[in-house]
This record gives sequence, structure tokens and C-alpha cells, in this order.
Amino acid sequence: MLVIGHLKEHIREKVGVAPTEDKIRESCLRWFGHIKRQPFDDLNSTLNKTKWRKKIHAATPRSGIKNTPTPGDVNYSKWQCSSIPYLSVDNFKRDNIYHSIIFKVLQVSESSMEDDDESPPLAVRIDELPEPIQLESSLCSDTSGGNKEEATVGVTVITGYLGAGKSTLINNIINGQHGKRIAVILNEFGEEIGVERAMINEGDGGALVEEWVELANGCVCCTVKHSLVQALEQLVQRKDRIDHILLETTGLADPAPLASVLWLDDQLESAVRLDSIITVVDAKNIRLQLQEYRDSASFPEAFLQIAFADVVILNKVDLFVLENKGGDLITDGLEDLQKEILSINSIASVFQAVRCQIDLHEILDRKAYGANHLAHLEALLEDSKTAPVSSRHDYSVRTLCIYEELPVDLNKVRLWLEDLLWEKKFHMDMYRCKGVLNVHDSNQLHTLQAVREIYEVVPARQWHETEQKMNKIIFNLEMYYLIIIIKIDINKIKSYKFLNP
Ligand SMILES: Nc1nc2c(ncn2[C@@H]2O[C@H](COP(=O)(O)OP(=O)(O)OP(=O)(O)O)[C@@H](O)[C@H]2O)c(=O)[nH]1
Repeated sequence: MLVIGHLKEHIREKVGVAPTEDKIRESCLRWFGHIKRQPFDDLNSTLNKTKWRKKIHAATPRSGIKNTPTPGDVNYSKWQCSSIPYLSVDNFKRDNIYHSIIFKVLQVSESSMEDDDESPPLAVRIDELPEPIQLESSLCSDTSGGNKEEATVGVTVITGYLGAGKSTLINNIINGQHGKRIAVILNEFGEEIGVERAMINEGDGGALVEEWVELANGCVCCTVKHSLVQALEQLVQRKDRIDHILLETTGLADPAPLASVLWLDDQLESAVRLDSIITVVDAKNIRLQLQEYRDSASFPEAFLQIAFADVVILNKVDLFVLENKGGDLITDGLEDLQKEILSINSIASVFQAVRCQIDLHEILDRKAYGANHLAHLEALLEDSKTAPVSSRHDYSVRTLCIYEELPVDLNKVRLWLEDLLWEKKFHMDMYRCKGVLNVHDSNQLHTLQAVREIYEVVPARQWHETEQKMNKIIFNLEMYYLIIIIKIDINKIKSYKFLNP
């Protein structure tokens, strides 16, 4: 038997057929991927949805929704770990083994914070609340009215490819004078905790109040949708205190499943409404992403995010501006780019912007789903049901996080980045890099941001006393290059902790 087995493998090798073991492994992985990415609603076939919800609620502590069980925890976790131990290595962070959602509640009035023991548990902690700003504009919704739409909380989904400017837009909104009480939900990789927050919290003593809610096992656009639903359910129970919810997706999210959660979920019906989907586009890099998408099916997320948008913010137009011979500033190609966006989605409103500075009236309370947009959204959702899951994501883009507790030398970090991004020492295409730095001889937390070859390192705020100072840097790049990054680390940074499981 053994000989025959060897012979078979020999013949397989000769004729170029993959070895049996690989085939079995491949089909296991494919099956596993299918289960992991199965939309929550589809779980009906294997699991009664009501029982599922009960399980979630029973296992959820009343004080918050930390450690919320997920399909992975309740049903599949043992199987996952024992059957395919190498899966976590294979799929690495791209399958979002660790994910988090952060809530922030802003501008909640003191008066509305009086004791309210009967009310349901908060998904958010609220303190240090600024006085609400009186509304001067039509942005304020009148929740007292009998209009059903007015009685619901609008959710704006903010999406856009890696580094396009989503957090910049969130910063603009939460610091804007619109008078709305806004909750923000961020979806991140677990290891990104602390990094995205640093990008959004503005300076010292920012007025933001926040609580982290960690959700494990899965990508919010693939498998942790139910956790999003639960988070929204908790938030809308506080709708006397929240006027609007912003949901920032990761740069690698497909908006279809999120839109379908908000559009179709019966539990949320009448409590929240999908107000609009805003897609931030990086004017400098989008053409490359769209071109590669057409050529090789890379960057499908960038394409899908535009297709689903009600509003496209064509951001970073400053990087598109050229100086012609006469010294005048021209925006060569910007109009063509706008046309290209409209060729993907003809009903989107497109606004050009620098640092996402646009009139907030164009973003909040759009109530985008009139007949035209509604038909568009429903058609897209229908299409997305039949699209293979593999077409949703570019699986070659990976996320790597490195940690370093010892303070780093800022000059060395700059040199290291310039080697990577400018000198292209290893011919490496880095899509995105962001992090927080513990800089030698400084009590300021520094943030590092890089989108392709453009980078900045700036002091953001003082380290909090209770905070553990550390360097945490996240990379989005092709898997192939991870080993090079590690080598560079060894050369340029004193030590590192590599969290690849
Ligand atoms: N030059 C220029 N830089 C911008 C503009 N908008 C944002 N940036 C910078 O682009 C970088 C990425 O911006 P973010 O708002 O963090 O992007 P993001 O989409 O939230 O990034 P991810 O969440 O990591 O995908 C930051 O360094 C910003 O300061 C702009 O209009 N012009």
C-alpha cells in the first residue's frame, strides 16, 4: 500500500496534480472559510436564530458587551483549533481573528445623564460630558415628532480603502459644530487597539468619552455582523441620548454585508435606519487601485466601496495639484478621475476635498434612500448575494503588527521608514502603515501615519499615567514581504515582538 501510495504521488507530481494531502487541506480550508464567512442570516439552516440570540445575550455581561461570544466561540471554536491548527498562520490577520469595536459617545448633555437605574445596560461609558451645542441648523432631528423616520437613529457608514481619510472625516464630524450627539463605532483588528484611537482622539483632554468593546473571531463584513447588530441594539436603547451613529469600517471592508445588516435586520427595524454610505477615496492612489482591480482582481474592496456609496469624498486633492510652467496651480486629471468614479456609480454625489473638509450638511442626515438610491442599493445587495465570497477581498493584502516597549529613537524610525517607503530598498509596496510611538526623551505619544510613500510622525498628546508606553506599528502589505519587514526591524529598531500567531 505504501509503495502504491508513493507511486500515486509520483504520478501526481509528474502530471502536475497537487498531492492528495494538499487537496484535503485545501478543501478543509475552503470549507472552513465558507463557514467563517457565512452571513449571520444564513446560520438559520444550522442554528435557530432565536436560540442563537439567546445564547449571545445569556453569555453577555450586563455591564457591557465585552467578550461577546461569536459564531466562532459558541459553535466552532473547538473544532477550529483542533482541526486546522495551521489556519491561523495561513489566514493570519486578514481573517481578523481578533477584532474590536469601539464606541464613543459625544456631546451628551449633563441633564440627560441623571440616574436612570431602570434603563438597559450601556454599551458606552459616559462622563466628562460637554454641554450640548444648540443647533443652529436643520441638521438637528426632531425626535419628538410623530414621523417614524425621525424617531429612528440614523447610521452613517464611513468606508474607504486603506489610508483614504476615514478617521480624518470622523475627526471633522466629531469636532464639527452640528450639535448632534454622536456615537462612533470603529471596527478594527484587535492588535490595532490603541492605534486607531490615537488617530481619532484629538490632542490632550479631548472631550471624547469611550469604552472599548472587544469582539473576537471574524471580520465585521464577514462573520461578526451579529456583534454589530447587538452593539447597535444597545446603542439605540439609548436613543434619548444619541442622535446619530457613525460606523467606520476597516479599509478592507466590503460594504455589502454591513449595508444588509442595517437595511434588513428585523431586530433593528424601526430603531435605526441606514442614513447613508460615505466612501472616502484617496485621489492619489485610487486610479492605481482601480486599474489593478480591472487587471488582476486586486483591490476589489476599493471598487465595491465606491459602488455602494451615496457620497464619494474625493479626498487628498492637494496631492493632485500640479504647478504649470506659468506658476498656476492646476488639477490635472481630477475631472477624469471624477468621471471614472461616476462610471462605477452614476448616482453617487462626488465632492472633492482636502482633509475631508466638506460641509457636514452633505454628510449627516442625508436620508439617502429615496426611491432612486433604494433601488440602487437593493440591486447591489441582490448582486452581492450571488457574488462569490472570494471576490469580496484581495486576500494578498495582509496586516502585521509589531510591538516594542523600549523607547525608540525618532531619527532611526524616520530612516527606517524612508528606507522602506522612499528608497524602496526591498522593492516593496507598502499600502499602509500606522502606529503609536514611545519616543526616547519625550512624554508625548507620537503617531506615525504612512500611505504608500507619504508619511508623517507627529506628537499627538501626552501619555496618560495609567497607559503602558509602547511602540505599536501596523502594516498593510503583501504577505510576501513580511519576512523583509522583520529583517528591517532587527537592523533598525532595538528589539521587536512579532505577533504573528
Ligand atoms: N495630503 C493629504 N493628506 C491627508 C488628507 N486626508 C488625510 N490625509 C492623511 O492621510 C493619512 C491617512 O488618513 P486617515 O484618516 O487615518 O485614513 P483612514 O482611511 O482612516 O486609514 P485606515 O483606517 O488605516 O484605512 C493621515 O496621515 C492623514 O493625515 C488630504 O486631504 N491630504
